[in-house]
Amino acid sequence: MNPTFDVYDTTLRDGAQQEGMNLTVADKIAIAPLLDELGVGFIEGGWPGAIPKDTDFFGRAARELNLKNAVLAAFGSTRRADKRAGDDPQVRALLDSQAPVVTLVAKSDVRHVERALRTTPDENLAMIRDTVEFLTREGRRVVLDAEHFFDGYRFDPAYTRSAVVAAVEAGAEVVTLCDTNGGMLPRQVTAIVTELREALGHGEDSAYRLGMHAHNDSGCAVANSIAAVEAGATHVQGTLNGYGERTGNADLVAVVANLELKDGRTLLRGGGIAEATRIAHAVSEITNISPYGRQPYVGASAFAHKGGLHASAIKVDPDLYQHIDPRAVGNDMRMLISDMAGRASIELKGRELGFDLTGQGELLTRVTTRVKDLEASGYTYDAADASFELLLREEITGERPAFFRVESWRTIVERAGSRGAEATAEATVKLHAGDERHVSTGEGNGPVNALDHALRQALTAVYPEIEEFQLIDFKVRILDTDAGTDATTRVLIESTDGSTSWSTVGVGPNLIEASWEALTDSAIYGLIHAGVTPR
Ligand SMILES: CC(=O)SCCNC(=O)CCNC(=O)[C@H](O)C(C)(C)COP(=O)(O)OP(=O)(O)OC[C@H]1O[C@@H](n2cnc3c(N)ncnc32)[C@H](O)[C@@H]1OP(=O)(O)O
Ligand SMILES: CC(=O)C(=O)O
Repeated sequence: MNPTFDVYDTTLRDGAQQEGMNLTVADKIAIAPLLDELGVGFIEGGWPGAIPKDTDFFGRAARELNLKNAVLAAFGSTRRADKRAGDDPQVRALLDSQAPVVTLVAKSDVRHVERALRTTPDENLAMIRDTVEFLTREGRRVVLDAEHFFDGYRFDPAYTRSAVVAAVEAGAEVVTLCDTNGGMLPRQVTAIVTELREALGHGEDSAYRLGMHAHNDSGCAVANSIAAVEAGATHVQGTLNGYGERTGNADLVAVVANLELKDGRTLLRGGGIAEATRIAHAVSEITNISPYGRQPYVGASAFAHKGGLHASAIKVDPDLYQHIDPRAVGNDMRMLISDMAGRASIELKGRELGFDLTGQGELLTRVTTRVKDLEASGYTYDAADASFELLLREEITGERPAFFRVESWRTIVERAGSRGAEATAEATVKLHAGDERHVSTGEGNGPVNALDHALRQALTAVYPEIEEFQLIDFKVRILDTDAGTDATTRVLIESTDGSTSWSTVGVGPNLIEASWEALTDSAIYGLIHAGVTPR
């Protein structure tokens, strides 16, 4: 079915206004096909003529992108006051971008007209009319973003409406109602969109659409977008991962998922919502902004369950504790193991890890008790799935997988010379593997780094697979801060083999000992999952 909605993505323009984000042209060229794959109808690429990178983007996009679902939109403003649209260099730059759609930001709040634009209300309406007419005459489809629409409407509804009418009469196919300052509440959006539509006589058969562009300053951007759609808007704007200036824009995936999965509307072309998690994370990789775990629908924690009571109900039917089937957005349900786990949590986690523990009540009780005791002493398994899997395997088989037997290890940190000279660390590891004794030393910029090198070196001859493993994150937390340097330490280590990553935990009064526990867990888990059997 052809969507009766426009989904308009502004990640590359308004999303890029986020503090700390700096997209290169290559980043934008890489993100656009992902947005297209999601199935949005419009991709706003930036402001050509104002931002040199954006001018380049449109040039490269015309040559390199082959979009299936979306068309490109170039963003810019209405002509300057007292200029002809065709003579305004920034309006000409929009034409030169060759984008089939031009989105114009226009003032619709009379206070902004007078104080920010420093022109008359009539001249602002003329700026809207002229610019829209000029661009449509030149064969462009025009979207008009009515900036500060809602604030303006509350102050002077008649003027704000006249800005909308000027755009529509001049040929704009969409007028987007912008909550530019992001302070609206859903009931205000509902009331204003409803009143505007009545005043304009806007209906389903109107030749233009009304759209919504929401910012999240009141935490209501997604709710406000839905409210606008429920009140009759058929064009929604937003950004991937809710990127944007200040607190961000409406998170487009959340808006679309709510409207498609809860309301049964069709917004995306090609059913892309089932790919939303992968696409949102792929975009995070390119923006180099870590995905937000608790992001609705696509976050890693969006369907992660920790409470034992939840797990016991989920075992009967996942719908009992989930608002949708995570697969609908390409996400997964996960069980988190902690001191809040019950036997059902362990059974479900076991299933997730490939162990069928159905009917093994005694084992489940044993594992649950052990987890609770270990968590009480400082371990944390919801952040260390790999260590939990080793514990579970040990309880199932009665022993840890014996890839090696450690005889001893030690580490020395030395600083030669005076204050300011670099300290170096050295470690020696003695262990038995493959019927031989291996003694190895390693150096590093710290004792854990040196131990990591020595451990790998000692194991490489018997298990060459270990060369693929890399330590990618190392976190230390002091658990009883009152104890000062005598405190218990928890170490979390994240490792990777280049394609997957896993986390392990170690706890002890000695930081190095806790790190060693997490390091050896990591090596054992990595070897098991590389398909290696103990030699
Ligand atoms: C709500 C939004 O997010 S809108 C998008 C905001 N994004 C950006 O601003 C990023 C790109 N912006 C830029 O590169 C620059 O601000 C430019 C190139 C657009 C303008 O730069 P400058 O010419 O140096 O002007 P400056 O940024 O100081 O001020 C903006 C000017 O645009 C005018 N202006 C603002 N909105 C509009 C509008 N809708 N129509 C016409 N003119 C406008 C302002 O009145 C001001 O005019 P002035 O130069 O006569 O004072
Ligand atoms: C146009 C736009 O980004 C806004 O009004 O917020």
